[in-house]
Amino acid sequence: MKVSEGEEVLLYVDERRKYLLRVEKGKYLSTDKGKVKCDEIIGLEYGSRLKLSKGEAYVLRPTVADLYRGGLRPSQVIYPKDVSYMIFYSGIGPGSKVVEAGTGSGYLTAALAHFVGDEGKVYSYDVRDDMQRNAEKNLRRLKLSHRVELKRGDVREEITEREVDAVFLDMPDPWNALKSVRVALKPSGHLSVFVPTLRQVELTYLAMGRTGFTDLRADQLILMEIRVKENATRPKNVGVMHTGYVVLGRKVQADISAPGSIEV
Ligand SMILES: C[S@@+](CC[C@H](N)C(=O)[O-])C[C@H]1O[C@@H](n2cnc3c(N)ncnc32)[C@H](O)[C@@H]1O
Repeated sequence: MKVSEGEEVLLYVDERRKYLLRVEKGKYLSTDKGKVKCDEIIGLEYGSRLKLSKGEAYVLRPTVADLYRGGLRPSQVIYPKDVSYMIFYSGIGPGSKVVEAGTGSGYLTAALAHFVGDEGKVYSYDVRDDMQRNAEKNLRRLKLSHRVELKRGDVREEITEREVDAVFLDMPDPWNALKSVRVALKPSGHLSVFVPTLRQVELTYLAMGRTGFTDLRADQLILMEIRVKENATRPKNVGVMHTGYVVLGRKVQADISAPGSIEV
C-alpha cells in the first residue's frame, strides 16, 4: 500500500521520536532529525525507509492508537490498555450500536468507531460543545466521523437511543446515569464504566447492583513496559503508574423486591 496525497503518515525516527503528519504536495515535514519534502513521501510503499536532512525515518500507516501521539487532548483521555479491555468485554464488533458519554477528546469514541465498522454506529454524548468540536477534529483526522453521531446532552437526563448493544461511560458520576442507560440498553447489553478513583468504583458498582445489572466486576489494569537491552532487560522505571478503574456489568431484569433495589 502506497502513501497518497492528503493522508496522514507516522514518521518513525526512534522509540521517542514518532510524528503523525499530513502529507501535502509542495510542503515540508519537520522532525528532530531534519526536514523532508512531502513530494518524496507521496507514492512510497508504507514501511519504506526515508532520508531526512539529518537522519532517517520509517514511513508507517497510522492506526487509531497513533492518535495518542498527535491528537488534540483537551480532556483526560482513556489509555489503550483500558480501552482495549472495555471493548473486549463489551462484545461489540462490526454492526454494533453503541452509546458513549462523555465524548471528551474523542479517544474512546475513535476506538469504538473503529470496531463497529461502517455498518455500526456510535452515539457520543457530551455536555460541552468545545469538547465535541475537538473530538470531531480527531475523528475527521482518522476518517471515522461518518460512524459517529456527536450529541450534545446530559446522559443523566436522557439517552434517546434504544436497543443499543453496549454503553460506555467516562464521566464523573456514572451512577447518576444508570436510569437512562438501562432504558437505552438491550436486555443483556453491556455497560462499561471508566473512573479514576476508588470512591467512584464503589458508588458505581453498588448502584449497578441495585438497578438491575449483573455479572459485575471492577478491575484495575496494570501495564508495565519493558526496556529491552542486552543483559539489562527489565521494566522501565518511569511511566504512567495510574490511569483508573474499569467497572463492568450486564443489564438484566431488575429484582425490585431485593432490599435497596431501585426500579428504573
Ligand atoms: C474524562 S472526559 C472523557 C474522555 C474520553 N473518554 C476520551 O477518551 O477522550 C469526560 C467528559 O465527560 C463529559 N461529561 C461530564 N458529565 C457528563 C454528563 N452528565 N453527560 C454527558 N457528558 C458528560 C465532560 O464534559 C467531559 O468532556
